Amino acid sequence: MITVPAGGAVEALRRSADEDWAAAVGHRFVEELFAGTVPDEVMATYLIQDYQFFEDFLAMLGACVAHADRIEAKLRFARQLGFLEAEEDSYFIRAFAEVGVSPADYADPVLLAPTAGFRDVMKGAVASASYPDLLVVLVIAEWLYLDWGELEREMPTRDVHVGWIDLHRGEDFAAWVQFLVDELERVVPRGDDAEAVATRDRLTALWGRAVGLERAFFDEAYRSQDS
Ligand SMILES: Cc1ncc(CN)c(N)n1
Repeated sequence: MITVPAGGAVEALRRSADEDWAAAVGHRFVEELFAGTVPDEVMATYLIQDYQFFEDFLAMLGACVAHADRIEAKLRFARQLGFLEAEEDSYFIRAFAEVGVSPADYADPVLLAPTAGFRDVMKGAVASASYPDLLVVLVIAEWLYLDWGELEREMPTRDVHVGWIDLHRGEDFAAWVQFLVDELERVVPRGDDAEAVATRDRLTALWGRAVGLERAFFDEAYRSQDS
């Protein structure tokens, strides 16, 4: 359970795009993931696209090592990069094999619109060299996934489903998300001067865009199947 200060910056950001957030957490993909009934073609589409997301996500963590304003934070991001290399990349490789996706299929796929949108958002955050902008995108990507990962449901049985849920729940993942949220709360500028207000407006717009993309990312995995 993530805690945020009442009346703080992160609480305001969360409220600003609540509808898309709730739609993503309660998405059919999440329901079917826990039930173990996501069709393999949908899972394959989702994972192929998400492996592209993963690549840009790693770049954002690297940018946080570069641009975080405290050494303790830099080290935390560095630690997470090691974890992702060890745990998440190996999940993708196992999962691709399980749903019949070959290395040629996932190496350089056509990007679906939400993946391309995320690429723009993440590359923009990296290019901005702004720690608050990087944190906004990271907080959404990780907190929204923790929100559904922590749902109390019976677990499925296949590794492709269980593995993806397990990567997004548990004490260590929750502590990582709490760290990101605390950092964002700390670095969002307060005050009513024009610069602080303009920064908060920019971060709120970025928040809305990225939460919308999370919802669209799940929708898109089903689109070719439904059409
Ligand atoms: C699209 C998306 N958003 C978030 C996550 C969790 N890191 C993810 N793997 N993919």
